[in-house]
Amino acid sequence: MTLDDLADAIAARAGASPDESWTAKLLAGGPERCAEKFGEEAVEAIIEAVRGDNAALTSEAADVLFHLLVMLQSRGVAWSDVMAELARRQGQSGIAEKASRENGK
Ligand SMILES: N=c1c2ncn([C@@H]3O[C@H](COP(=O)(O)OP(=O)(O)OP(=O)(O)O)[C@@H](O)[C@H]3O)c2ncn1[C@@H]1O[C@H](COP(=O)(O)O)[C@@H](O)[C@H]1O
Repeated sequence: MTLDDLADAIAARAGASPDESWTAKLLAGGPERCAEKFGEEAVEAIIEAVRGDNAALTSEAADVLFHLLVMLQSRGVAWSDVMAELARRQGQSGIAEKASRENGK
């Protein structure tokens, strides 16, 4: 399973019944609900990272990635565009990238 596969699965479930699909249920709640759920999952991952429970962190990290993709779907942001942005940054130092973003403001 790749994140590309998961993004495709989420897009395919967007039109499903909210009674049958967690993805469809979340999307039916709108971008605010998707963002709220992503935030909850991120906080749960943070808690496990701080606690040092790697099994729980692994599970929460999977929830974070799934809910990130659902949030992007809710706003019509393509996963391929996020990957293209990461590719654009590849090979560039993080410090230089931050400076170029701040200069562009
Ligand atoms: N990867 C996931 C995935 N990860 C987490 N979840 C769901 O995300 C939900 C969030 O977990 P919580 O414990 O926070 O849920 P909860 O307590 O019921 O939520 P609240 O009522 O508290 O808001 C759970 O219902 C999980 O089942 C996922 N649901 C779906 N997928 C993928 O999406 C595909 C399509 O799923 P459906 O849309 O359900 O058909 C699946 O085949 C999977 O590949």
